[in-house]
Amino acid sequence: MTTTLVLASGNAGKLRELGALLTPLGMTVRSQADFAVDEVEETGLTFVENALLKAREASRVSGLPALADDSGLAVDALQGRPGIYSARFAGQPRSDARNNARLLEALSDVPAGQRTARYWCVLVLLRHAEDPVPLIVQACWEGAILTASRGEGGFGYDPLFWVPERGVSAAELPAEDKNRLSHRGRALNELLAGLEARPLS
Ligand SMILES: O=c1nc[nH]c2c1ncn2[C@H]1C[C@H](O)[C@@H](COP(=O)(O)OP(=O)(O)OP(=O)(O)O)O1
Ligand SMILES: [Mg+2]
Repeated sequence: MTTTLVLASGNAGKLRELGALLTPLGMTVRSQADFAVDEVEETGLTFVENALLKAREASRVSGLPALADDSGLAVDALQGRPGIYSARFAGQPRSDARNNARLLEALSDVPAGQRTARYWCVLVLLRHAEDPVPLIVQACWEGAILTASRGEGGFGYDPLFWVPERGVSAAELPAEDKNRLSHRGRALNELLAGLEARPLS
């Protein structure tokens, strides 16, 4: 039995990471771009609301079960910001480089030891666009914000995200290691457990 899912994301980094985790499990993972799904406005006040909006639209347009990821970085010294606004932190034009520069600026007076942060990831799986019982999971990854970028891997805030358990930035971790440790990898494990209890087909 093969299961085909649409990934409700326009983020190439998420598609790469989720694809690497799901494809070996025999799932066929398609990008929402294959179905010309438009980006939805993320009007929710929580990760889960935004993930539901994205999954619902991708499932509606594609006619397939849809997996959405809404994620972000919560920095303690910034009272949890940028949080759900992580992708929009530096306004327009949206870019990881501009977001990272804004984060460094916002933390310029914050000493080492007070730069703790965590990534959050909420995954939502809708079996169809009107699924009234979505599978919802969440996980976080604890770290701290560096004072300068390190590494070339990953995406988003990874060059600034210190991974204490490894002594490197998230952008310095090999892709498989990031997937094993990360908020996204951990949330996906929860999702797979949920799917075992209630399979897609
Ligand atoms: O593992 C990660 N490594 C680095 N940065 C990350 C990670 N996980 C989330 N992030 C950052 C990127 C973006 O600034 C925000 C997600 O925003 P979020 O709206 O969920 O994603 P997005 O707009 O890039 O793509 P889409 O909404 O189409 O899935 O958090
Ligand atoms: Mg987004």
